[in-house]
Amino acid sequence: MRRQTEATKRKHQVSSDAPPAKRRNEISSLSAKKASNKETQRAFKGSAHKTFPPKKHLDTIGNERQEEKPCVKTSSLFKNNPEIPELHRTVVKQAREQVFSPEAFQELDLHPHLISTINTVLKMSSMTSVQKQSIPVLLEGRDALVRSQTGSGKTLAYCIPVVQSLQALTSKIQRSDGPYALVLVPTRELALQSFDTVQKLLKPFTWIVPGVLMGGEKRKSEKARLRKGINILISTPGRLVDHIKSTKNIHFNRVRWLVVDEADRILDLGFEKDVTVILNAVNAECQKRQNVLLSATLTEGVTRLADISLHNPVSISVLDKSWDQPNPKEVASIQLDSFAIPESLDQYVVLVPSKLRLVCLAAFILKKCKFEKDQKMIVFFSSCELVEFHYNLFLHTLLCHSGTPASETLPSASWPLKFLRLHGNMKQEERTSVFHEFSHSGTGVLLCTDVASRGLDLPQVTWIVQYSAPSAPAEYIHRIGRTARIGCHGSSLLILAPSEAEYVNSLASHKINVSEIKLEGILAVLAKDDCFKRRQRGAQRSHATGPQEIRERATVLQTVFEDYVHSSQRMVSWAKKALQSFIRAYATYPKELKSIFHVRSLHLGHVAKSFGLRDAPRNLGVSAVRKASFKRPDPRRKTQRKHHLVPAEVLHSEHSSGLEGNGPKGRKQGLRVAPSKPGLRR
Ligand SMILES: Nc1ncnc2c1ncn2[C@@H]1O[C@H](COP(=O)(O)OP(=O)(O)OP(=O)(O)O)[C@@H](O)[C@H]1O
Repeated sequence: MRRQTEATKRKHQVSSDAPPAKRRNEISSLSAKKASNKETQRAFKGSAHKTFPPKKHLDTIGNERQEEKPCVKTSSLFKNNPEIPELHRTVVKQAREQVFSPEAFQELDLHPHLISTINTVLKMSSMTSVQKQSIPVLLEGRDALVRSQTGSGKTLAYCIPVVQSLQALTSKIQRSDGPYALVLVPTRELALQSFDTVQKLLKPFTWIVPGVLMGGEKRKSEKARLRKGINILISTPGRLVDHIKSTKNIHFNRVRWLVVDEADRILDLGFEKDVTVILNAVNAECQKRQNVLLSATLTEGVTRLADISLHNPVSISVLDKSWDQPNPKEVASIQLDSFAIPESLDQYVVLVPSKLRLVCLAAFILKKCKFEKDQKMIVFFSSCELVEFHYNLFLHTLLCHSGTPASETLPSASWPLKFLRLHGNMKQEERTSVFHEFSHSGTGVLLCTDVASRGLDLPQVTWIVQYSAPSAPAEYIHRIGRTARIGCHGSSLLILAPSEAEYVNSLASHKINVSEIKLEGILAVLAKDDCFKRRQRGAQRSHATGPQEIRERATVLQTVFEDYVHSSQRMVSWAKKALQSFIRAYATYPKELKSIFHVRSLHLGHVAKSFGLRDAPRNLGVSAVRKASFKRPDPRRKTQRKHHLVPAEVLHSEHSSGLEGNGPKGRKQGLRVAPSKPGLRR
């Protein structure tokens, strides 16, 4: 298949159906100036954009478009695409875990009020497997590394022992004592979510005060809360460091628990500096504590990155004993690089030529969320700019495509679409409100960065779409893990370019199985959607049927996107920025994936089309892109920061996805942390 992929790449590089640059620019600037048309002339043959005399436009994109304009013919979406290779994936046996255990919480030695809170407030009776294994070990006072699949109840696996142990302290906790437990999580939304769980568990134990610190909140009010006292402190690393440096009232001398949730992410190099400061501060004051590290993708290797002073830790992994490992001893080990995926999660992949990516994503959203009932979807993008661009584009094109009110245009068996977005460049208030809105909604499409990939428990999500492949298998697992939680059913779709087909085998090498679905199957939904029916001159209907009709409708959809993007200069430059951001992200795939994802294999003209751009922007020369993929920025040369395609800026964009890390990824080195007091390495 590799040879086939190489051939595909070569073909991909040379093929182009775009018109000569000069002419292309003339056309796009003309259409950009006269943006407010009412009908677009659509044609499906020929390879260049052509202008036609103005026609009355029946399809309105947004409300801004009132005037007539020369129509622009959309270049063929279905010609000169790279061949879609046959997927010859290796079928692997995935690691499995049993979610629930038969045991009830009553069987644990917990305070009766804690048990009744679990039963009545949280409405849970039996433990999950990870809870059954972790809670007794943690109640014994042991350090632990806990790994179990996404959505298997790891939050309660640490929260219950923390609450049980703190309420049982003989000298009753005072609020002013400050933190007894420190919980580190990578994102603000996860901090809020974990705080909510702790708060519920603490209902009967009102003297123990939980609190959350996270970026984006007012520092002053956080300082005031810290001054009054917080006993179970949940924080993102960056914000805690802020307070360690600037708030005198924060002391760690009573800390008994250090919990690091999503530990592989937090102990990763992105958080290097912050974690170092936190561990130094805690180690300097704290006499004896229990450390708990949790994640669905935890390996013992992560602890080597930080001197986290684990004392004889227990490794908890709930992998099925029946899982067919070549070496059965490995089943109990937490060093495996293959992680369990919920059994009720169906994973799919679709190979889509770049030109058709946007139409494919839109058709998939329509298929699931407009024509199927009760669907809730999360779509992952690789940067904040990409989320913003697609959010705005879909909001203006897929919701109110025709000038008539939505209810009149919707086919009878369809449901209204709702789009939300979440990324690190949003104001915290908005982030929190989106998080709550999506959590409580039964339907909707959330477009987001990896800010939503870890730990978030968003109920009833039915589909996860990855519009770009993640850079590590662990991230793939966390993203898809936002669905199929706690035994529920869910599905995921990974969208790859034909040149990226090999990624499926890379996933297989981590025991991840994906089944292929065909692009035609996704586009077929357009046959149902008369919003994208082709109209010819004089409002004649097209009589195409079957595949031809679907192609026509896909082209109409693409034209709707292109018309919107070219409706103003501002939109065009926004699309270009989004395209640039996509290329920057593409340039930062790790070394081991570079043979699959390399900027040189991108056909800029085709990729531009997936941003609704009729032409590849001139200032995004391939040579600049090539440089970006090879050169790391030299921090001493300020001028380099102006260069738009340096990977450092991509890392910034990942940072701004809301994950609070601020160091470059990729270097592997230990964190330099001052050891805890001699003889007290806990
Ligand atoms: N014993 C239980 N019975 C029923 N539901 C439970 C139980 N324990 C946890 N849950 C629910 O399961 C869902 C997932 O739990 P949680 O968020 O803790 O998973 P997780 O393992 O931390 O996932 P991730 O790896 O994605 O962070 C939550 O809605 C939680 O309320």
